[in-house]
Amino acid sequence: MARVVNVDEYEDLARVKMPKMYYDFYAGGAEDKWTLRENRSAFSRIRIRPQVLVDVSHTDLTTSVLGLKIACPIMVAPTALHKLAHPEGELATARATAAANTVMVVSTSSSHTIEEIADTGPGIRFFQLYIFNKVRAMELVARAEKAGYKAIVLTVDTPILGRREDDLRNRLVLPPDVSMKLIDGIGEQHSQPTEPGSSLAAVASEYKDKSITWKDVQAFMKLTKLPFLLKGILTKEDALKAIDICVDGIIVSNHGGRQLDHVPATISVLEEVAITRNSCYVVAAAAGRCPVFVDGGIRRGTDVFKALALGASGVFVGRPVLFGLAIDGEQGVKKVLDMLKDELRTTMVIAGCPTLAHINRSSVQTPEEKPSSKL
Ligand SMILES: Cc1cc2nc3c(=O)[nH]c(=O)nc-3n(C[C@H](O)[C@H](O)[C@H](O)COP(=O)(O)O)c2cc1C
Ligand SMILES: CCCCCCC(=O)C(=O)O
Repeated sequence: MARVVNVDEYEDLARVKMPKMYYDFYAGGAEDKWTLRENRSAFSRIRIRPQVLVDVSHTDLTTSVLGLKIACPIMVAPTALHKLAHPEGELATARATAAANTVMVVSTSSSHTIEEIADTGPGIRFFQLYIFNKVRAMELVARAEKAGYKAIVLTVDTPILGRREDDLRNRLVLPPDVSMKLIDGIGEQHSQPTEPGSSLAAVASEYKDKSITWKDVQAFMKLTKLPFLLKGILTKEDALKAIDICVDGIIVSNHGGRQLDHVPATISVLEEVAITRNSCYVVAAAAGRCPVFVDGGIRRGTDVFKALALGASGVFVGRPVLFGLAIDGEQGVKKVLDMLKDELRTTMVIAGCPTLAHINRSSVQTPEEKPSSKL
């Protein structure tokens, strides 16, 4: 196993090991990648306010998500095509995530089926839904439910794919032994890219249902008994609409900077969204029943701590899992999750927070807050 001490080192190794076309697909972002970079830099502008002389001899990182107990509030975001990283693809990720006792969100663009991933053994899995067409989407929801998945995560920021110029330049195309098993048959004629182009962007643009509105989401929610989360909310207005239709959770996400460039970093809008849980005009509707999660640029335990302090009930990580998988397979994914968890524990101990409940709004200072010193 590679001797790495933080998750970024897995990315450095993956950049060298992976074919450039697939490394670029994983690492890339939309257009000038401003949002991609901002997802990281916004974390660095938030400061931690430690409390000293607190008894931190025992720590507890466990938490519950939708009533399911997990080892810590760090979960695996849905990402496409794990087989581009490793021959065992999502099967390895599923085993590692289960071993870490946390949630894996399985993507509609997976390179293994819903059932193959479920067959890896027990584990808490959510299913991420892209609606190519409504009939196919309903079938996928029913399959996920039957296979024991615990929630549906509808991604709402992707009517088409963002303009990822690395993929256009590379003319992204999948190798013959890798496909998106759950949407097989859709857009097979795009297995070779047009010139210049990305075959994935072409399929999404031609076949994704771009007419989906809040009304359709409401209808979809009625088709499943599973909790229903929306992923890709970035504004308070949309958070309120989500709460109005009684979703079970919101994931503040800009798709890892891959969709619309120049949307804000997720950590900088989290409070605007999370705060809707508590603000007086929505509290009755939300009634503590709508946890808010965040993803985007989380690479350190300190990032997780900051997100929790700003109101997140948990975080999701995307690329670090893919890069751990690319270098060390199942063990690499486990190591990524373990390193982030260990860093979160270290942060909590030194910041005087023995449990997650000790992390609160005064644990951090954002750039908007007046610094107590100009030093
Ligand atoms: C290679 C790649 C593929 C992705 N595929 C999906 C997907 O199929 N469905 C989805 O909802 N989000 C997808 N995402 C977005 C992630 O779920 C998540 O929002 C993002 O990666 C979080 O940012 P991070 O990578 O900085 O942790 C993908 C992201 C990457 C990097
Ligand atoms: C034709 C399906 C496209 C899958 C794209 C996966 C994704 O969301 C990404 O960010 O990449």
